[in-house]
Amino acid sequence: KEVENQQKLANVVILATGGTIAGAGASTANSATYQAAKVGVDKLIAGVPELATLANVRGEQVLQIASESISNENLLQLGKRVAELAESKDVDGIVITHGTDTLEETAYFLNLVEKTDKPIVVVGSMRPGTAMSADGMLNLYNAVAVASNKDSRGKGVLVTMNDEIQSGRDVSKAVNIKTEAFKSQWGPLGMVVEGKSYWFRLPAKRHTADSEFDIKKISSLPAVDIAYGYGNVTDTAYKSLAQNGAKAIIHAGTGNGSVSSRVAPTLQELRKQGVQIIRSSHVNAGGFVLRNAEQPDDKNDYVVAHDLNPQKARILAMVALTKTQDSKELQRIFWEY
Ligand SMILES: NC(=O)C[C@H](N)C(=O)O
Repeated sequence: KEVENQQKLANVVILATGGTIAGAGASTANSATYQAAKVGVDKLIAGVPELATLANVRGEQVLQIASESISNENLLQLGKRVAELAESKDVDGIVITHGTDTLEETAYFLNLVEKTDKPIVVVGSMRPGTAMSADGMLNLYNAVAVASNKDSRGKGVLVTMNDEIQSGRDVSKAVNIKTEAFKSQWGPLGMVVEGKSYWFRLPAKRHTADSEFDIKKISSLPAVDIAYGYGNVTDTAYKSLAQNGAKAIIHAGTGNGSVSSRVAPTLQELRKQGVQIIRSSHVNAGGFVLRNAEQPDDKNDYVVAHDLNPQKARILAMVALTKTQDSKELQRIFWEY
């Protein structure tokens, strides 16, 4: 009977990368002060025995770092391992445990480059497993539930935090400390409660199997950096980033990705030198940047990031630049993904 049950269950691989979900604090009262990336994947899995009722689960330790330290090389390494597993007929779904600081970047990266319909779920926690009311156990349980469910196929890379199923494209860490840290300006796709998924909407943008990008064809990512807009801003950061080799600069602008008169001439000059200028917005609840608003994008040959926040715009720009250097193509890609 047990063998029969195992055969019926989906096979889910948990790829661990570190973060607070693998964190440990000095006492149970340390919910916000602790060290991330301390606990190995086997211990994480052993900590939630109920996973065995959802799927045949096995773990792999891909990285063991706090996610603020993730590099482009780490992204490529993880992305390539996900692709190998997704191609295996013994794997039905993949869960990635990850720090929450850059979880939205990794989830969006995988959403762009993994050519598969199999569920890929990225999950983290806001409190270490050693804390009272730790959220990692339930988040991980929910992630495995979603990854083992056939209904999750073809919906792009997903994120399960705080009982919500979010699109990896849209979701962003909106607050810290609180367990309801992750939000999307377009709302969650669904809920996962006691291991059961409830879907309400689907992603409209191109992703995974329908993407023109393929991790297997990407061997390196170009330098793309972000500079912040604010009152009394100078052009120092923009110039310095370009001098240090940035192929594109994400302008994390105020409002509609607007550009200060102190910075505008420098951006025009950098564009003439070949640096792509991508205007995004750093407004808190989600930007919506349109072309040729206060900035003449057609004349200056800029790209706009539309609703992508600056850190997600950086991910898409890096991936897109592996295929094209043409600003019109880049803009098409920013509308479609
Ligand atoms: N909650 C967390 O996971 C935060 C941690 N700094 C990380 O991103 O690894």
